[in-house]
Amino acid sequence: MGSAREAEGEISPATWTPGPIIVGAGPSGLAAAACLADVGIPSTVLEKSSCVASLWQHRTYDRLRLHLPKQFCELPLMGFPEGFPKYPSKQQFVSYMESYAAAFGVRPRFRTEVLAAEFDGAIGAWRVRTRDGGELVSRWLVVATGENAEPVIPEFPGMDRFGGRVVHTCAYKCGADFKGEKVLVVGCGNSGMEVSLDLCRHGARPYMVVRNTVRVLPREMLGLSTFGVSMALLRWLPLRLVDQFLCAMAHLLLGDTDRLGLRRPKTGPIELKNLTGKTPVLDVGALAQIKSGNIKVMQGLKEMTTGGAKFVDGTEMQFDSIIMATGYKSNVPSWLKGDCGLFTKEGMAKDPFPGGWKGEKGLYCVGFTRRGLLGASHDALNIARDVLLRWKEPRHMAMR
Ligand SMILES: NC(=O)C1=CN([C@@H]2O[C@H](COP(=O)(O)OP(=O)(O)OC[C@H]3O[C@@H](n4cnc5c(N)ncnc54)[C@H](OP(=O)(O)O)[C@@H]3O)[C@@H](O)[C@H]2O)C=CC1
Ligand SMILES: O=C(O)C(=O)Cc1c[nH]c2ccccc12
Repeated sequence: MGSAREAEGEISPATWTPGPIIVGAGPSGLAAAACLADVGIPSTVLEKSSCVASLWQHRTYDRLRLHLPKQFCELPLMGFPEGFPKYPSKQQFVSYMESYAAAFGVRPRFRTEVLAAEFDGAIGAWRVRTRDGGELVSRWLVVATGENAEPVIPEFPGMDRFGGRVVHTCAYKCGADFKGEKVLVVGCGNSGMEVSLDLCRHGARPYMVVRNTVRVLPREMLGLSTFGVSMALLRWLPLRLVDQFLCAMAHLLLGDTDRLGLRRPKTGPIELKNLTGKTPVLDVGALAQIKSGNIKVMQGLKEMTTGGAKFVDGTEMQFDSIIMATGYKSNVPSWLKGDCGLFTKEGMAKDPFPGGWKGEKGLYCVGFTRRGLLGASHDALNIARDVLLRWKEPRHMAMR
């Protein structure tokens, strides 16, 4: 259709969409669309993959569970179904996403990848070009592609020489695929820790690279979630004091992690999260496996060899596979054109945002607040409120 016309040298006309264009049908995009629908505003959700919450569906491992209690991960206007456990599984979370979209009549346009979105000052609106050759135009653009859109795969010397498998955690499903293998896990964030634990449980032998400091907290303290306790304390106490409390409790419940090769940062967990975006590791069992020697901690990785890896301390070791638990990044810089002042050059939302969570020119972002799904809910409600206020504003338009 579009491409045939282009082949004839014809430019396909832009389609005006009355409501906001939302890029991404993950939890944040769905939340924004639902909040808009709730105040009677239509929206167009564009999604590159063929399903909602595609990262949850296709780029996570089988055993994944939320590690924050469900009340902190609910989307606005419709909570988790009755009977879900405190820490819902991946399958439960995905089914919640599907029923959430259905409940608000959100029907994303799947297989529609946004190649470029740019504000056109002449018409006072956003032009959004998609891979299928289409162009949509709207007064509002909502960026909901998230902080984890693409895997980060660093280059190591000798990487192409290594004869075994190299997989990023986004393609890791289950430790059974590595049964009996000696596996190097590069990175010790929540992914590195949980994948190492999963490998252990399936009879693989994980070696986890820890190049830096890492803050490990227990998932719960005396039956209460560490996250919930932190949020509650922050209402009454200064951040530094809450951080001190968390560090003391972690020490009490987990012991001295430095002795295990997990050196603790000087900065407290919440302050570090606010300063750098680095999330504390919530321990779901990996620490016990490190203590018992089933997960080995390795210092920095220097290079890969044909059969394994060399480390900064000079040791060399054979490995069957290498798993990159090296994190994720935003893809906003690849498609959002022009400096709109809302994002850093890495595509993360500036903190604090200029003028709060909303940008100029009808540009919004949802779920980039470093506060997980809790932040996304807040953003989505605010976006709907703001668009509603401006919905009837007259605007001079000169569509071509
Ligand atoms: N159950 C759950 O709810 C889970 C939630 N998550 C969440 O998903 C998000 C992503 O987590 P994750 O995938 O762990 O990513 P992170 O960015 O949190 O961690 C990446 C890790 O890789 C290390 N790393 C990066 N580059 C290199 C390198 N060149 N050499 C050695 N190490 C390197 C980092 O070390 P350094 O610190 O030195 O840079 C860090 O330890 C987080 O928000 C996390 O909380 C993840 C898993 C499970
Ligand atoms: O997992 C996430 O996304 C988090 O943000 C976890 C987190 C942020 N700050 C905290 C303080 C105490 C415990 C968990 C967290």
